[in-house]
Amino acid sequence: IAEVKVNSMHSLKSVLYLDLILDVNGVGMLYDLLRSHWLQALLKIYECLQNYLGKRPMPVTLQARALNHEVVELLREAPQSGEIKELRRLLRAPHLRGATIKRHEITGDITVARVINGGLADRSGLLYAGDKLVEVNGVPVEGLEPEQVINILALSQGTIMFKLIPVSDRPVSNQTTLYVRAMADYCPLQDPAIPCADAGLPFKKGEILQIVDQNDALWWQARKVSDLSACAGLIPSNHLLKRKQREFWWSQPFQPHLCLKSSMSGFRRSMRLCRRKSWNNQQSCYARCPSSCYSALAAPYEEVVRYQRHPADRNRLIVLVGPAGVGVNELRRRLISSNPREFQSAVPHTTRVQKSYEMNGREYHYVSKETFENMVYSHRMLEYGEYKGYLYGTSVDAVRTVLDEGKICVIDLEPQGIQIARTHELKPYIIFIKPSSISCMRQTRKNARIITDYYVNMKFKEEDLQEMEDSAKKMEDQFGQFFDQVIVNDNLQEASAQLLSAVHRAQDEPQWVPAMWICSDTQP
Ligand SMILES: Nc1ncnc2c1ncn2[C@@H]1O[C@H](COP(=O)(O)OP(=O)(O)OP(=O)(O)O)[C@@H](O)[C@H]1O
Repeated sequence: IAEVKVNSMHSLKSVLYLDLILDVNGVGMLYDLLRSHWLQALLKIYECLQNYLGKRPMPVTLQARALNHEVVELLREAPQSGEIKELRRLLRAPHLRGATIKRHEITGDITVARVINGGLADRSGLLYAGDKLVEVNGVPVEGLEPEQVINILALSQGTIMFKLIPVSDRPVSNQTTLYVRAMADYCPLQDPAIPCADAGLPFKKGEILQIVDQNDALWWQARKVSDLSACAGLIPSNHLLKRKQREFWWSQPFQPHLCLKSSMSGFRRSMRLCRRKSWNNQQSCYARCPSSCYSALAAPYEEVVRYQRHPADRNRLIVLVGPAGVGVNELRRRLISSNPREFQSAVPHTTRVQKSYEMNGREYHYVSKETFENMVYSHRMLEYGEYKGYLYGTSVDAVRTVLDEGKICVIDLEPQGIQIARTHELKPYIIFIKPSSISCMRQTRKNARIITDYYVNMKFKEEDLQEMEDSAKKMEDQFGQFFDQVIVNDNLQEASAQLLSAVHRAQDEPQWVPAMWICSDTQP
């Protein structure tokens, strides 16, 4: 394969494609072979290596790191045999990630700053944080900068010999493993403060991390639960990440309309319109939804535990979130009508007058303005708003009524309401309904109808689809850390089936939930 020139492969494929159309014998098999992921990956790796050899880059480490990263990504597409898995593991944890070193400001000594949990140095049991480095492969390191020592290591091949003076008090490990949900994104390559970007662990909000070392007040060691076989990487400690978030937040220009424009959702039209009106009238982030916008400044990690609902326990509340028109109500309606004895919505409260054909507790709970406001002040409303002078809202009591009947309560909320619903009692499972691409929606939403501020049952226009996409992106950016599940609503039948199985999974399978919901009976 190494002899094959990549460019000529591409032209060969084009020729074969023509032959394939003409149905020449055996060409189909060859065409499929050349199109296969593993061969493509192999060729790309070969191309990378040629490029790398041609450039003979300096310094070697940076280029090697980029190549390493590229190859790991390519191997992701290759068939997952045992060897490929091992190769990916090794490439993601090369020997340089086994430990980090630092230079003592006064003495100039090079010492081991930390040993990376699960890395080669750790597994060898020979290196400890605080050990003083004297020689690497026979080269004295006295007077050198850490980068120079790293270059010696990078250029070394085979066995690496360290001469070192062990730290006098080798630390006894008494770490307890902690699991957290990342509430913010982190990219070590964009963090100038990280002691060693190579050893950093990038993560996205919502990912669950296993924290294995908190010895350093600033830099912890962690791995992702989705890949516990990988060696640990450095992440900013709770305290440090909070400081970074705060600095970043203050450095941003003031944006009074940063909040999401609200959508309507809920089965009753007034309730939907009231939400839209209420949220569209928002003046600024600070005035109306500090909980959501300031959440970036709240704890950057949330401690989580694995929770499996006991069959005798109440069901978990199911919350659907999504941009206006994405199909939250359609999916909710389909789910409930698939088995009304199992699923039910919460009946909203309103201050408007009951109509002759309505029944208290069926369409709405009809209450006085005073009662409604009391419910708001005593935090018994998950969300509420005003429409044509009347108040509308979904209460915790209404949700509790459904749960007490042993049913699964399915509601939809504005994302701003997620944090209010996240309580020990309701243990909500949050499902984000995401729009498919605009080109797909053009096809699937041909006969669909939306409710806008001024019209009911309007056909979707191009700008509605664009707004849906923009709004979904903003929701994911601001609230993605709270989503337990994301369902793309492309094909309605498929999305409904996915919703049904997600709802059952939430009730019957172990899930990561905030530790606070489980460890304390008194916490919210
Ligand atoms: N996957 C889909 N394919 C085709 N049509 C869909 C799909 N999902 C939803 N629809 C249709 O799109 C329209 C809007 O859906 P729905 O009323 O559920 O939106 P929503 O998310 O609840 O937003 P809003 O609260 O603003 O109405 C409805 O006509 C619905 O039947």
